[in-house]
Amino acid sequence: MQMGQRAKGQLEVHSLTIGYPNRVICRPINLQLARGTGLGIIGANGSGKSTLVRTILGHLPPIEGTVEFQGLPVDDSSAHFRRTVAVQVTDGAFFEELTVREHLEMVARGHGVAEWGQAVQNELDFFEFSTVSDHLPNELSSGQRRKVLLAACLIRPAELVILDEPEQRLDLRIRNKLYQRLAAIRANGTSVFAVTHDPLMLRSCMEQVLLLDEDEGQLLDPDSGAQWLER
Ligand SMILES: Nc1ncnc2c1ncn2[C@@H]1O[C@H](COP(=O)(O)OP(=O)(O)OP(=O)(O)O)[C@@H](O)[C@H]1O
Repeated sequence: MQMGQRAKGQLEVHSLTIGYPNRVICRPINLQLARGTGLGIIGANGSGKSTLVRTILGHLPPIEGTVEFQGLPVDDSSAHFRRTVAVQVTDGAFFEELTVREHLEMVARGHGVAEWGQAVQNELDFFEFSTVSDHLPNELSSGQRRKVLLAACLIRPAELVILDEPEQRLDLRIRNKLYQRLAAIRANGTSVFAVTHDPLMLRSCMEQVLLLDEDEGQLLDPDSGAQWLER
């Protein structure tokens, strides 16, 4: 191990208070995400899950506390962060003139995937795009658009994958496939950080759960987290 490299790995959040100017949303949050672990973020609507994601990505400054990725303050403009962290972007991020296949080719080639043609075909098969692979975004259903965003996130190499409600608009069969894949990704050493409202996701592919509740963060095991969602 090199000097300065953390044994614990990926993401470390210490005494973090999240929120907006003059508005505290949640405190305090402490967590460590070691390599290959999966953390699910749960909480009621408005509890601060997306605010936490924005803070962890460095898009929103912490009110207090720190967020470090691999031992350094998060900085999503750094080449290292962009190379090693895959983020499921939001629905507005499509190039309207690129087909499903072209979107995936662009991401794979941009991230230096060696066998990019095969990698694209693998994603088209996994997400069952056979009839729409040459369609433009405005020719897709909302679930198909969601699958393109997920495929674009998963086609590239990453040490940390960040997902915000990936289950949205996916049918149960695809959700099951996705969660099995996330478990396999974890087994290969990639960490997964995901906001979710889906108990199945917690039980299928997460190791711990952070519940944002009543102005504080509380760590739970996946089954307790799933039961909270099902209450
Ligand atoms: N730009 C902003 N300025 C001030 N307050 C904001 C801003 N964006 C969101 N909020 C508030 O922060 C709180 C947390 O919002 P956030 O989007 O993080 O919740 P969430 O847990 O992701 O909710 P959901 O489950 O509905 O997606 C909400 O009360 C919301 O009104």
